[in-house]
Amino acid sequence: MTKPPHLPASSAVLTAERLTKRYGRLTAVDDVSFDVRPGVVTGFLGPNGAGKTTMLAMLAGLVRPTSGRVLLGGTPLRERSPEARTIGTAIDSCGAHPGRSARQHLRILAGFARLPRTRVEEVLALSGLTEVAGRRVGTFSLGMRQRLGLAAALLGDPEVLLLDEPANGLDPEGIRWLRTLLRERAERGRAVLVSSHLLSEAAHTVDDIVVVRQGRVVHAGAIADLTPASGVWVRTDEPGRLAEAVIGAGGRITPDVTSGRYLIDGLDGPAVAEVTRRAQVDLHELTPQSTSLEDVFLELMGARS
Ligand SMILES: Nc1ncnc2c1ncn2[C@@H]1O[C@H](COP(=O)(O)OP(=O)(O)OP(=O)(O)O)[C@@H](O)[C@H]1O
Repeated sequence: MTKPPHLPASSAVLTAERLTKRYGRLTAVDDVSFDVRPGVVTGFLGPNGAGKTTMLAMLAGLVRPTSGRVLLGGTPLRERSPEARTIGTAIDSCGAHPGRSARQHLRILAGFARLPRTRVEEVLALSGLTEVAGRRVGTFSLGMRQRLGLAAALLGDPEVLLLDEPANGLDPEGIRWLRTLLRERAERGRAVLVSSHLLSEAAHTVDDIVVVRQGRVVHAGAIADLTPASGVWVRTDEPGRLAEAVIGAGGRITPDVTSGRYLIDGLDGPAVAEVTRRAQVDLHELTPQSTSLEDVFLELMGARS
């Protein structure tokens, strides 16, 4: 596994330190701190308008924070202007002139970044655009533009890749390709930060997540720790004996006044069935709680509070 240059293996490659961005009275990003680590795909998640694009633009050095700072390999970004080998960014549209071909666009960018033309052909191949490289960008579909934006971001084989909603406009095959590409970069020790408004999509790709809502971080950690609840709903006319049996078996029980049911956690469905059978508690219903990862996400978003 190739580690990116300049960095010890475990340190953060990019750090958001108390970043805030205000546009007049609107606070788009509000005191946000987190690390982007090498060898890891980090998902930056939140609904529309949560401040994801603004945050990525500050991390890329494209938007100046109102307060706070960005550290790149421990050094404030302002003092170390990012170049193509350090940070690769795909934010909003691919930014290419519609009259230019994809190849021409990438050659111009490679020229600015003093990268060899051979690299243009490499990123065209990596992005699955070789066959359409001579076509005018104005004729490209949204998915092809996304691929071109990604090709541009990859030009310098950067230590950090910052991508804003890269799956938008991609078909299922394109999404699979994107996942593989991001995973491979992480395996090569690069850092990837990718924004999305869909946890279900990101869940297949990312290791860590930072969830934002109205400009603030509401959750940060490993995606593996964001496990959906796994309780069991039951209905009975013998709540006292049910509680005794459940607690005796190491479970917890919570009444739901609205539905008249009881939520048991700490025991799975078969265990609840067994415990209540032994205690001779009659159940009128036994339903596993159906909470998906997306439900957990919606809860974090406050949509289900
Ligand atoms: N240049 C700007 N001037 C004024 N307000 C802005 C500017 N850029 C963003 N905003 C506002 O900041 C807030 C956050 O926007 P941002 O685009 O960062 O969110 P987002 O999470 O990327 O949303 P989306 O998924 O819809 O792109 C929004 O209310 C937006 O209108």
